[in-house]
Amino acid sequence: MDKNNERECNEDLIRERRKCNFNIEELTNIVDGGKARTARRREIQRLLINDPEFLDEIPQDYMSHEDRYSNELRKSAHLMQKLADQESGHDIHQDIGALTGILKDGNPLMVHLSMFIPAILGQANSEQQEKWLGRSLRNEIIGTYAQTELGHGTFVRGLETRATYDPTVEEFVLHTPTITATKWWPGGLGKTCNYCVVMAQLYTQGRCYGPHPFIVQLRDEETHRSLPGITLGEIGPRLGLNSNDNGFLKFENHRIPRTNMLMKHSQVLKDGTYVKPLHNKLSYGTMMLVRVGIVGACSRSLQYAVTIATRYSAVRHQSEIVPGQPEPQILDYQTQQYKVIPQIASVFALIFSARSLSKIQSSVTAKLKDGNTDLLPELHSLSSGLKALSSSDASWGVEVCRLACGGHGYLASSNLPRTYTGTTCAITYEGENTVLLLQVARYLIKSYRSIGKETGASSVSYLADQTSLASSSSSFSNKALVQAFKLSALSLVAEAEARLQKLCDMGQEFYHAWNYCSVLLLKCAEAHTRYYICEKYEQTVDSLKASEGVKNVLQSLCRLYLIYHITLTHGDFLKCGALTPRNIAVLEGEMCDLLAVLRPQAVSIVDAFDIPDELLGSTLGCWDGNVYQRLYDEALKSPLNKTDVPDAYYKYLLPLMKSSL
Ligand SMILES: CCCCCCCC/C=C\CCCCCCCCCCCCC/C=C/C(=O)SCCNC(=O)CCNC(=O)[C@H](O)C(C)(C)COP(=O)(O)OP(=O)(O)OC[C@H]1O[C@@H](n2cnc3c(N)ncnc32)[C@H](O)[C@@H]1OP(=O)(O)O
Ligand SMILES: Cc1cc2nc3c(=O)[nH]c(=O)nc-3n(C[C@H](O)[C@H](O)[C@H](O)COP(=O)(O)OP(=O)(O)OC[C@H]3O[C@@H](n4cnc5c(N)ncnc54)[C@H](O)[C@@H]3O)c2cc1C
Repeated sequence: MDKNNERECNEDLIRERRKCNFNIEELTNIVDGGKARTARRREIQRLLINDPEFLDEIPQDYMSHEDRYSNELRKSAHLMQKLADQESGHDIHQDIGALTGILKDGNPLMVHLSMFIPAILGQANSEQQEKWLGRSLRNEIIGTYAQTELGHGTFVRGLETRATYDPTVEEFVLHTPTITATKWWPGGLGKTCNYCVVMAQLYTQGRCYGPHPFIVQLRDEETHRSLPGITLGEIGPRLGLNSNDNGFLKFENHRIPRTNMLMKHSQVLKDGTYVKPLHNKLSYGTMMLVRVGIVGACSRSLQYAVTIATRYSAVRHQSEIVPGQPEPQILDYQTQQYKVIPQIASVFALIFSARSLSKIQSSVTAKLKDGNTDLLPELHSLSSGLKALSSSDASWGVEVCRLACGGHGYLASSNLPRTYTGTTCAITYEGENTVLLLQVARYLIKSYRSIGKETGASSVSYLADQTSLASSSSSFSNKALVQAFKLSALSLVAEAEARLQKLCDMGQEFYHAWNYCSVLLLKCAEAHTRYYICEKYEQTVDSLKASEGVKNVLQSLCRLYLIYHITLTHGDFLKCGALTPRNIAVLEGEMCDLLAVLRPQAVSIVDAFDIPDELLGSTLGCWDGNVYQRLYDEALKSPLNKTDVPDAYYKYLLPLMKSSL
């Protein structure tokens, strides 16, 4: 689609784009993280879009379960080949955003890239990396990350798969003792992978040392048949991601060499002596890494959904605002603006906090190299909180965008259903959200109780600021609103701690008191993480060196985000006195003003996300707004439309209709 050719474009969209009062390319660069990143993303996307190998012969929704898998594996393999053929400087971590949309509905190599390789990098010592890293980067071996079992996902300490060390032959014996110990879920495990990283309970010298990672060959490298002692399969259809082969795995006393235990952090020596790690949660490092990545991935899903919903809302006309006047664009309804525009604001919130988290991760990783694990709990808490809020915000945001598109949003061809199923899975995987938020709460309560002791953990330093509890601000600057979030979080933590203490003082064991307060604890964790996101949003926009137009748009979006979230949880702000009922009423009014200010810019802002039509894959969201023709053309692809009268009519309907004669 030639974006300069207005003649091919829907007139409403032309008018919307003429209202733009900021530099779109500049905003695109901010979204990508710099001009060079924009250029690189576009280069990769051009490479993919212009390659016919990525086209589906028929829409995926009409394919059988096997064909979906096979078609996506074909494209994934082609993509890997293509990326490998690129000249130097290729870094998949930087480029993952560029790949969004090319592979649809999960892909069988995703966990190889996002977890198996990172697990080798983060958990294997240098000799082990020498043996497996190059081979996996070159895709000579394909792996997955097999942790979850039928009986346990969340409670990693409860895993049942055993790795028992046998010093006589220097081997580990991997065994699945019960049905509930069957590995269940790992992406690509069913049919694609020939290796995997298995998390299993380590037994040596008669003692259990908890879950540890082991690299295990699953299939023969020549025939791809599963090895003796190993049972593998696929777990069947899911809500979404059905092009992947999420699998199951059982071991029957399967032996692997001692050196297949990933030994960067802890070791088992030849004689079976266990050498413990610097920190006993270092073996959870792969999960932490992916949680950080998920925040950015969620912002991209939301970019797709808001692009579709905003463009469609500009093209769609329905009902009337002024009686008797032409039907307005649905984007003119304030309620529609309230659905769509806060989701646009949310995209930037997620982008900026993902960047901040990624920086913290890099500095913690650097410190770990020097043996310093002090900031690991801080990273665990932040990555858990942000993974949880980003996945739930994005999932809800995508769903709101689907609802904003009315009936057409329910069509597969809108690409909103698939965007939703591909996002909501992140609420569950890589740590179920409630569970992760309770980990954040644990950290908050612990930090609150150790006020006065220097921990160096900056995300919780505000908990020591008791004086702010007494003071509510009368100013409404963005900074002042962020302070209100801080006050609300601090007050919830103080309340939860006091409630916990009271129950303990009354004689309850701490763990029962904890469970009894866990709804409130969840709120603490959410409020704390929301405060973090709001603070990063405000600081990033405030310090941004940008043209006036771009800065104004981002200031308005940031302000909308702050006020939107205050109105959603206003009870917490009232309860702690951070805001008065009058303040809330004023802010609610201002939110409506902001919707009106941002409304004329909405299409241009989503244009700045710069998602090519071929990747957006939506009848409703295309650049040219030619929605109705596309919907009709897609409907014609239904196999039921190949004949006027389907066979099923003769088989079932005709006999029924004639039976009463
Ligand atoms: C062709 C393909 C193209 C694709 C391109 C892809 C390219 C990718 C490139 C790069 C990768 C980057 C990443 C990008 C990602 C973006 C996309 C994402 C797609 C990913 C696909 C994912 C598929 C899904 C995989 C999975 O789901 S794997 C399984 C995940 N499972 C879990 O997360 C389990 C959750 N449970 C736990 O983590 C733990 O059990 C627990 C809940 C934390 C509790 O642990 P426990 O040991 O019981 O601890 P406690 O007793 O509660 O606490 C003790 C103590 O420890 C602290 N703690 C806990 N965890 C940690 C930690 N990780 N670090 C530090 N500290 C920790 C805890 O706070 C306690 O501390 P205190 O005692 O001090 O309070
Ligand atoms: C699409 C998808 C892909 C996946 N890919 C992989 C993979 O590649 N590798 C892999 O190993 N795993 C994978 N998983 C598994 C995933 O990691 C687990 O499903 C996840 O960790 C949740 O565990 P669970 O299913 O046991 O849920 P459960 O823990 O049984 O959760 C059920 C309910 O119990 C609640 N609950 C559990 N514990 C607590 C608690 N302590 N406090 C309060 N409430 C609690 C939860 O909040 C939830 O409401 C995948 C899952 C999905 C959906």
